[in-house]
Amino acid sequence: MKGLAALGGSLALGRHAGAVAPVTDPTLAKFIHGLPKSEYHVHLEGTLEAEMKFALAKRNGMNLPFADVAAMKASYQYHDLPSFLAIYYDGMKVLQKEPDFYDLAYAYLAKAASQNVIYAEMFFDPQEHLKRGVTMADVIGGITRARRDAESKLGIRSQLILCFVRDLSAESAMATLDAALPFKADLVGVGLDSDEAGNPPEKFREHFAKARANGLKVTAHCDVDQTDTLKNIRTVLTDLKVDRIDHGGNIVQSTELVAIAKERGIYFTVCPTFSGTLRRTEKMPVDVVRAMLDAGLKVTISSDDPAYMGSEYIDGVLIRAVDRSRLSKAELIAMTRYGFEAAWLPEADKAAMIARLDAYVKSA
Ligand code: HPA
Ligand SMILES: [Zn+2]
Repeated sequence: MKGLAALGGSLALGRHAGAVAPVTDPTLAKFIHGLPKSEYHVHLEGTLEAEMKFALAKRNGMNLPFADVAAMKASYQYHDLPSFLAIYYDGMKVLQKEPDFYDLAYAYLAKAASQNVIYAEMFFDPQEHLKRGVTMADVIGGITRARRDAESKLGIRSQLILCFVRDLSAESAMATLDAALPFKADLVGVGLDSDEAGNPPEKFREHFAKARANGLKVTAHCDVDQTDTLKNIRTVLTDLKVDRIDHGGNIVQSTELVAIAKERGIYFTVCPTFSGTLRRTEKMPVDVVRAMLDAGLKVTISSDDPAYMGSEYIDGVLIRAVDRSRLSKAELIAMTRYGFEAAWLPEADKAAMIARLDAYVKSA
């Protein structure tokens, strides 16, 4: 059991393997900070910092089994997706009422805005909250109120993606979609997260079709090194025809699937902290971002579940990615541009954000 240490361990392994350059220079770090950025793969519940967990528990009259923030953070020990998910789902139980969801979303948006994220599409896992008796109106209502406030006060624009928790039943996912559709104006899409083992994407065929019929976009997690990973990537690409893929790093093991993704112009939301290295079927670890860029794929970078990953938000994730994936400045800029192209927004809005990026690059 290594948890965060395991992530540190995998990063260190990359370093020892000679895969990374020395620590990024401060000028580049400053450039990264100033870049107008977007983020597409961030789970709001994964931004629930230990400090906020204590505050919400107090507000909701709950006792947490940790003496303090340090003890709670020390308990974030995981070594794979299921062991991470157990901690992540347990942690979100403090989210009970509309203001809790407001505080969660506003805190993430404020943090992102402070690092010059100008646009974010954020995941949330309503099934986990409905299970505890929270209403969809409180979940979506709190987040939406925070999105509006953050846009007007901080200038960060955002949209919301409802994730189906894929290891819960198909019926539960459909009931959740039905409960969310009255709020569809506050959603931009649906996604698929949680444990992929035994929960292939086709389990959600009808859910995706219904979401699309209601004007929503569709994306799906294809976490790295999962059982049947290439089969599942093929299904989402060629059968379910998702609009985007979250993670998806194993695609580099199939030239055929890479060609299909390029032909379809698919954008990938990669989170180097969690899914940055292929190991299971490789003799040597493969750096996902490097391999995907070398294959000509459209990679964007996100922070995933920063509260459980050393509280590293997008600036830190990008700085680390430069080092571990040997990114040139041109590649960094290209990925930032992909980030705006990938937005589920009208073309004119994307063009305006790309113009902001171009102006910054010119002036920096
Ligand atoms: O990266 C992830 N993968 C699958 N499920 C998740 N739930 C939160 N983060 C993740
Ligand atoms: Zn994720």
